Amino acid sequence: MLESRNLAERIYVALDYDSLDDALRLVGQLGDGVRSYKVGMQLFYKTGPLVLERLHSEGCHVFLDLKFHDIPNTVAGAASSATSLGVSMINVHAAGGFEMMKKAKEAAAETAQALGIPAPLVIAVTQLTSTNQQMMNEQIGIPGSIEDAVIRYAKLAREAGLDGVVASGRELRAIREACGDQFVTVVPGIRPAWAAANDQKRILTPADALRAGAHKLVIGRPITHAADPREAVTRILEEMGELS
Ligand SMILES: O=c1ccn([C@@H]2O[C@H](COP(=O)(O)O)[C@@H](O)[C@H]2O)c(=O)[nH]1
Repeated sequence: MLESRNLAERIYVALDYDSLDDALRLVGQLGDGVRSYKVGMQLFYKTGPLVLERLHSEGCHVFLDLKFHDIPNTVAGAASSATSLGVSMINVHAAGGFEMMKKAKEAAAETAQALGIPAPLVIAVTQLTSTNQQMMNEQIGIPGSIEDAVIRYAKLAREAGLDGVVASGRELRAIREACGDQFVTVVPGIRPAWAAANDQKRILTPADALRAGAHKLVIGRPITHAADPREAVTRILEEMGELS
């Protein structure tokens, strides 16, 4: 049976704020209950590396979610710079292709080695969880099923040497079949039954995502917009614990 502490380690809380004070207030409120945070574009572009320094000084793990997507040389440089900030995980868009992903992974490993720090996991975003079938086919112009597209991206990421993917909980079984159990799956679009879906289209409850084999869950608004964020975490952990 997984202890609650271990379950908490499987959650990255998304700090989608535009102020360092707001982000750190939430971290303070959640206390030891949560030690892993995702810093995305909104907060990082406002605070720069300062937010990472503050989270690291609190002993937190950070997933720096900047979703690099550019030519291979540029993304390799970005991956190297992000690695030098000491984060645990970074990501790129799988749609950037094989060479871009391979160079990102290599750059992260080389920089980490040169600095004598642990290399971050480098993972690939497959199809955003805010996309549904119709949007992918008709707006973005990718034919076929979302699951097929996600599996194509996941296989390409694995061939490029990446550590895993970001995907919705709905594709996890197929990803495991295609890429194996060790290929890390990081799952946003997590919505407990009591939370609003907001702009997310491919959602799963925390318990269902774990049941489908998610390694890590990314949860933002169900916690950050809750009247009592700490209570929201407790409810989520209880739901997850009912599985074990
Ligand atoms: O496909 C993706 C990739 C990344 N995200 C990010 O996860 C969080 C989810 O926040 P919620 O408030 O729980 O919806 C957010 O920071 C996204 O940038 C994603 O949702 N889907």
